[in-house]
Amino acid sequence: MLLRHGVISAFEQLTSHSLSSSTVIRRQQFLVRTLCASRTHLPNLIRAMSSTSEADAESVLRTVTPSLDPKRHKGQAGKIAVIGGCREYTGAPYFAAISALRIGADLSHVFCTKDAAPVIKSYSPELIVHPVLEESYNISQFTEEEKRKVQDKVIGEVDKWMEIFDCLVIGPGLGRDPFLLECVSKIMLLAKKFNVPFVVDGDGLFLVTNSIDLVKSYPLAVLTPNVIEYKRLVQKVLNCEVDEGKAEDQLRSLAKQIGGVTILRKGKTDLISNGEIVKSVSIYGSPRRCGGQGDILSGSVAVFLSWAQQLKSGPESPSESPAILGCIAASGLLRKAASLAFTKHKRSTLTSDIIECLGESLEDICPVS
Ligand SMILES: NC(=O)C1=CN([C@@H]2O[C@H](COP(=O)(O)OP(=O)(O)OC[C@H]3O[C@@H](n4cnc5c(N)ncnc54)[C@H](O)[C@@H]3O)[C@@H](O)[C@H]2O)[C@@H](O)CC1
Ligand SMILES: Nc1ncnc2c1ncn2[C@@H]1O[C@H](COP(=O)(O)OP(=O)(O)OP(=O)(O)O)[C@@H](O)[C@H]1O
Ligand SMILES: [Mg+2]
Repeated sequence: MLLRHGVISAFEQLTSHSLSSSTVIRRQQFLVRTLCASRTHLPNLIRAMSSTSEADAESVLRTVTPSLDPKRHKGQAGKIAVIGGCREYTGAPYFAAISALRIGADLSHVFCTKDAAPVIKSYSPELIVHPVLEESYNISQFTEEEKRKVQDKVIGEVDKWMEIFDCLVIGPGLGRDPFLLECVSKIMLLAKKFNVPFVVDGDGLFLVTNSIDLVKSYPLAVLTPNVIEYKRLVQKVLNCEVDEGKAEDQLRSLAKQIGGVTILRKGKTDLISNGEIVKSVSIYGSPRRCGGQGDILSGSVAVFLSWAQQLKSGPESPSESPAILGCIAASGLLRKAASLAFTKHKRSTLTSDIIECLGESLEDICPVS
């Protein structure tokens, strides 16, 4: 009986996905053949057969992008904050923050170190830059008590603003200074206290991989690891190596093990899971692998997640979570913008060229009426 239900449910899952009929038939034949060969491995088989479905990223983009209603006031289309930017890296937080504005957010803040702030401000007058983070080298002579006071001051500066943010992006160009990362741990706790969603990327993932409890079971956390960051997460959390043969199942297990956070695994195909479903986005894309594309993505996830959250309270609330929708929309848009930029600039395509194409790409999918 159980066996029959399992088979029926596997067939139902197969046919519910938007696969071509020949693919469905091939998979059904495979299912029957494998069932006959070994009846004892049914649960594994069903899991393997319920393969990842390609998300309809353009449709998600149309669903979550709000109309430009003259009745809406400044801030309603999103207030984003990037926590990142240090002596070494000023580009990454800039890319994330400016991408948020280019997609349509109203306000974009950056909380960075004192050294990075004037540089980031000079890139753009559009960004609101807070020079509040401290690195160890500035306080090396301080006593423990003085260091604690500095930390309290940093947290106080962020606390003043936290309530207004729709989403944070934690990590682009943050660096790995231990004192700074300790402050950022506290900023994550603060965000959770105010129920502010956050996207963790770059060095934020370095922090989280070593302190998983910072994000564990927080449903509003999104992790956006690249190849190396994903490898470190898998090793730490699942205690094994990345297995490309079981990419979807492994991603699902990882997200589940971290208490149902949403993970966007970046790569040739982007894979997204919250421990339950797995979606892929493989449309468009570019062969150029210039640094900074992940930063565009993290800023974009923040905006689309905020927009998707607004839908939650409306009459047509989508069934998928805002985090999943935000990841699908951001991945689809970045890949389209990267493809467009590559058409124009070929081998010389830079991250700033892709940012230039964000507006045109979104307009193409979801025109302003
Ligand atoms: N202009 C900027 O300021 C930029 C700063 N960035 C920041 O730089 C910091 C470090 O980020 P990284 O991503 O370099 O750190 P990681 O420690 O994650 O990556 C380290 C190494 O992995 C390699 N790598 C990347 N993708 C790979 C792949 N598919 N296969 C094999 N090796 C691969 C890279 O070449 C790099 O040497 C972060 O804070 C990040 O946000 C980056 O976002 C890029 C742009
Ligand atoms: N091999 C690939 N082929 C095509 N597209 C890719 C490939 N790898 C990544 N991408 C696209 O680029 C986006 C950014 O991923 P990437 O791996 O470059 O992030 P990252 O290393 O964190 O970038 P950053 O330099 O900003 O830190 C992904 O969402 C994906 O859509
Ligand atoms: Mg990155």
